Amino acid sequence: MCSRDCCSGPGGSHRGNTCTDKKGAKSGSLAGEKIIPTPQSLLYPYEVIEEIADFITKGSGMRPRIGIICGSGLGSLADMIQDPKIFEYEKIPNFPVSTVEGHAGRLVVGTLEGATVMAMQGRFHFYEGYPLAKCSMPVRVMKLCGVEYLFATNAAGGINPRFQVGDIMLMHDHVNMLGFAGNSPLQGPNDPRFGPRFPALVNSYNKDLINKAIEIAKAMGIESNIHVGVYSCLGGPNYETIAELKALRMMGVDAVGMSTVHEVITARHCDMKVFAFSLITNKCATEYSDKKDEEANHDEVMAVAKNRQKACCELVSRLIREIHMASA
Ligand SMILES: O=P(O)(O)O[C@H]1O[C@H](CO)[C@@H](O)[C@H]1O
Ligand SMILES: Nc1nc2[nH]cnc2c(=O)[nH]1
Repeated sequence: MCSRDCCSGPGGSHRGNTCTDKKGAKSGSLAGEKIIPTPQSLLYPYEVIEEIADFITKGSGMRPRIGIICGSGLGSLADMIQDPKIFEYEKIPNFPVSTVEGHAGRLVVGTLEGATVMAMQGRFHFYEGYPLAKCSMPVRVMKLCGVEYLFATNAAGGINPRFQVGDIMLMHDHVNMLGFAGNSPLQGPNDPRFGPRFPALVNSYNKDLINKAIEIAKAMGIESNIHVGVYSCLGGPNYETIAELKALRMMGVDAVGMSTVHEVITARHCDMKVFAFSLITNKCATEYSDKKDEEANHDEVMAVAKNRQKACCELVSRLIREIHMASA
């Protein structure tokens, strides 16, 4: 792994003055001893994204219309896909590898409820050592594959005291804590073939899709487990302190995690329609207490996700059916 600031994360290395990723792609350079960091937006130029997208569309014989990102423990969303063509991340040129438990590390392309879809069974997180542009690079690949709708899902801690473990929060907005700290997947020179220099993010979460999801939840009889709220992404991998959770609550955050926001920014930048939800896998303590069971842990996150996968799968498949029927 490249330990310097110029490289693209796990698998990177230096050859002479050149920094390479695990497949040997150049991702930065050194000038003598001085490191010139590569701006995030240049880690994956348009042509490289195009190559990856070609690999997937030619390999699957499909141009998927809907992209799904499976959150921690929610890989079963991709298991619903019919006639799947599976691409292990290791075998996709210039693709990162998944390093987190509950993220299998494969791309599944096929059909779901009649719609052509591609799903990431495993996403990339900032805390794995990947820059944000690398974490959200697959969203641009989706775009060039033909994807119009991004479905991003995640496991998150519930800060809103009304939220219970197992509830689903439809995201209608976010607070980008990594952005507050000056980090963005769009940092660096802008390529207008993807989108504008200064993308607006109000109305990022498609209201029609949120309303349709609420109707579907009613039809499923789970409306009491459905909320609409604000998600915030922190860098992780540590979970939050009580003081941080109190601060997030004061800012209007309902659920917290370590993903999704940079994917949504990348998707909106290239004008994709976004639907996103958080499965609440743990309740976040916002008061000091000695109770050990209030500490978040990844085993619990995975176990709750497994228990609730049926409801999440039904919600996603029914919403995809609606989108497909509306355009048929
Ligand atoms: O956001 P996803 O990938 O669902 O996973 C969430 O769960 C993990 C922590 O348990 C973190 O990776 C956090 O972001
Ligand atoms: N940051 C964060 N991520 C999570 N993912 C699942 N639960 C949590 C949590 O409580 N905090």
